[in-house]
Amino acid sequence: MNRSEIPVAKNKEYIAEIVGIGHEGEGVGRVNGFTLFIPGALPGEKVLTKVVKVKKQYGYGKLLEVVEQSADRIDPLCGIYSKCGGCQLQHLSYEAQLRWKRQLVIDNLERIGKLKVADSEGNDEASTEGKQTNSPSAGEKQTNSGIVVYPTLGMKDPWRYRNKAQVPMGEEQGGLVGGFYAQGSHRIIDMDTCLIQHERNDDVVAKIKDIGRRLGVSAYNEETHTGLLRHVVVKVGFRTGETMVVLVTNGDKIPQVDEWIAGIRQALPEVVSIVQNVNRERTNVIFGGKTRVLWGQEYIYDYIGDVKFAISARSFYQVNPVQTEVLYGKALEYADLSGDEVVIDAYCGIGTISLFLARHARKVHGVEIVPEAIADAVRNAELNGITNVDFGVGAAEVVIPAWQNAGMQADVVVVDPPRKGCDAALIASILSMRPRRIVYVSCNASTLARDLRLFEDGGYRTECVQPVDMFPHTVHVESVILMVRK
Ligand SMILES: C[S@@+](CC[C@H](N)C(=O)[O-])C[C@H]1O[C@@H](n2cnc3c(N)ncnc32)[C@H](O)[C@@H]1O
Repeated sequence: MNRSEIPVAKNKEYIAEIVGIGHEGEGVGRVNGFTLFIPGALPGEKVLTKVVKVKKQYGYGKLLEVVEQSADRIDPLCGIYSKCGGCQLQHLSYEAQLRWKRQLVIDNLERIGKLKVADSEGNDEASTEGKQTNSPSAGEKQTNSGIVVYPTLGMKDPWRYRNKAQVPMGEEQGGLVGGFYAQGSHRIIDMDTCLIQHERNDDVVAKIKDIGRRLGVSAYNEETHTGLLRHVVVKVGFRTGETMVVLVTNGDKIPQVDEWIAGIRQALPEVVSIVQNVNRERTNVIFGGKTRVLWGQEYIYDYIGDVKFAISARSFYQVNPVQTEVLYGKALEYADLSGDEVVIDAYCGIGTISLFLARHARKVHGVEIVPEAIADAVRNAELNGITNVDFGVGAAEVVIPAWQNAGMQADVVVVDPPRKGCDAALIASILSMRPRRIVYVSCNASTLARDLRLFEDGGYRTECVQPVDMFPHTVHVESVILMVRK
């Protein structure tokens, strides 16, 4: 579009029709065919907007007034929703969030993957029960009319679902504050409660702030690179109740460390582990290289299904344990294991899926690029007495072809890649291995669609797609996909 053809101008006001939701949860609006991204607007609405930025193909608008309101609009529950940025969809009803997440997956499958999606939704209506009733063996998968994309499996109670808080600390006149960064800046705004966090995490952070204020602890200042406390990280085991506090400090020495420990133990008896992580770098990365236990256990423990996991200060663990069980339950169901299969779990992290599947398979081989994650995976296998798993460290696209060259065959391959999706070399290797089933766990619908196209062209049929809501009120969409050899 030439500049002269752009039908909107900066600082002018327009009525926009909202036709979709963008990657950041903003409304996607149209003004005379021109696209404006308008935070806070919802599909189906007409809004009055002021244009704040114009580019060649699109622009950005500020929401001034909702002229025609969507039936799905609700009042956000959280008082700081518009300032915080941690959630993007609280102004959309939960039912509508689930519908939107399913539709996003469908749009990507059709547009990027050039895949045909069935009109049918499978057997269920959109589920907020977390129930697993829409099994592919229960009927409507692999219809001739296309892939069945089931209604998103949501949470019965989509609040207080996170087991980990990472709170940046700052200072105001009254002392230590902790919460979130004001939008567009690194100024820290104090926060008492985060409605997607476990209540325990709010309580721990509040009490740590109290103790810090009492002891006169300084907060880290990014600009001057001075001050001590950078972040407070809290992890809670939903099943066990065990809680870990990690104090991330700009320096080795914590003055009055014994008072710190005594204060935390007295105020928070459920804390079983107090850890210090030292980060002296000028960086946005939360953790530094050095970690030591100040008091108590090195790990807290939690369960996914009947598998027990040891969680250290630095180890990765899914943040929504309730929905993780739903997600992995689907992966297990789609893997359709009888106990005799060899399974490969590519991108296995700390081995969560591998261990979840191992009790139902003959052998599971996990591969992951981060050596520390594999050390956790090995430890967790031992913790559970699971002996039919082994783990390889390295890039899946290198390790799996090497396994294959050494004669390994898999009946089922599970992939759970990062947002960029599977490496093409890995897909080629899986295709030549010809497993009976491939189960794809995806956190990015667009790279998923790209990869499914390659699997389809390589001889696999996508049977069904199950979106699972791991992160209510945010724009993140997770899905589990079953592919079978044609
Ligand atoms: C979405 S996570 C999945 C983790 C695990 N399956 C789980 O559910 O906790 C993706 C994992 O892939 C790992 N990873 C990234 N690139 C990789 C590669 N080329 N080969 C193997 N693992 C990789 C990351 O370190 C991360 O642990």
